[in-house]
Amino acid sequence: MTLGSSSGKVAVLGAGSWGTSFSIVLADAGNDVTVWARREEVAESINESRENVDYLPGVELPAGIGATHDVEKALHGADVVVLATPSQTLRANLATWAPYVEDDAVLVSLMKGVELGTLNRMSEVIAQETGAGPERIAVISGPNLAKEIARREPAASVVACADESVAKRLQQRCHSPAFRPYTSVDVVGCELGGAYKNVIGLAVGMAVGLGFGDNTTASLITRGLAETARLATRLGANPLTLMGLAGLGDLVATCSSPLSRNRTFGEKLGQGRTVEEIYASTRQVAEGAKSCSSLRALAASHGVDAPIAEHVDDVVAGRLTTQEMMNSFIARDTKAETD
Ligand SMILES: NC(=O)C1=CN([C@@H]2O[C@H](COP(=O)(O)OP(=O)(O)OC[C@H]3O[C@@H](n4cnc5c(N)ncnc54)[C@H](OP(=O)(O)O)[C@@H]3O)[C@@H](O)[C@H]2O)C=CC1
Ligand SMILES: O=C(CO)COP(=O)(O)O
Repeated sequence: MTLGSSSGKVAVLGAGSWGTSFSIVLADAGNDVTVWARREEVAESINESRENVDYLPGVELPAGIGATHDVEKALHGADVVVLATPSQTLRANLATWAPYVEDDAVLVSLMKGVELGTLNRMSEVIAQETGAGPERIAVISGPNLAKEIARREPAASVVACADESVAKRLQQRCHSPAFRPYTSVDVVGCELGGAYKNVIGLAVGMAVGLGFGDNTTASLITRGLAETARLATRLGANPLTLMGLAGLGDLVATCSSPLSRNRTFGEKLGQGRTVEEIYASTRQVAEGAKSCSSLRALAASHGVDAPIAEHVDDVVAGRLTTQEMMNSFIARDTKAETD
């Protein structure tokens, strides 16, 4: 099956906040979209009431979106397969789904995490589990808070694939009246920008929860970007990617917005809630709470200094309080800004 540039069938696997919101983008761009939902009642609700009541209540889904609980049905005839599950479940999901993916279909990751244990990025997990080559694996990442996208508020994003012609065709497939995608060939940079900003979002949330203001958050955002760029460029990313939508853009959106689950998770920690209480209070994923550990390990394995990932991981694991984290950031050995 060859990837078309105008329209076609797209399977979106995952009917959470972002899978559903991105389905709206795809439908608005003219695609025939089938969303796979893990729970049958979510698929039924989308088909019958045109609403995903659990994740996007009050948002009417366009006619171009259908839903199913049957993954084989979702994947049949799809030349684009969009993956929108939590990062830590992707490998197990693909083990079941891979046999039903059409030959030559392009697999697109919307996920912003790094796998625990293997320290693999999502594109690496996709390659390992499906056997797809880099020309069939893409990433879409940028400042794209799901609720704003669902309301069709204007936003830009990056479509990255090692094969630029594939990125260009995917760009056409998801260019809607409210969503402007740019192409890139820097898959590593886009993925690490997306995963790392969640960890920085947690740190910023903690600072906000402790009652600190804009100097603290701006300092964390800026040093967070430096930390992200240090690791990403060591792994081959283009530094300009980290200055772009999938780096700085997403970092700013996440760290500024009360809509961000990662920032909110951090804020609750800063207010004194426990990790267990926060997990129990929501069904939604805050990727940074897991990826802080994998990014810390990834940075350590490449000899890269990653103080924010280390401290956030220590807080999430209960080894530090949020106030101790902030004190420790300031007390670290002094150095030049550009080191
Ligand atoms: N929300 C956002 O604004 C954005 C999110 N992202 C990224 O997209 C990815 C998905 O996030 P998002 O949609 O927001 O997450 P949500 O928490 O909103 O939804 C998660 C979805 O994954 C499903 N799911 C949970 N566990 C499993 C499993 N074991 N196997 C298969 N499916 C499972 C859930 O199903 P169920 O309802 O049955 O539990 C639900 O449909 C994340 O990596 C996130 O970082 C990227 C950009 C924007
Ligand atoms: O990735 C996002 C915005 O681009 C969503 O961030 P959260 O997962 O923190 O809600």
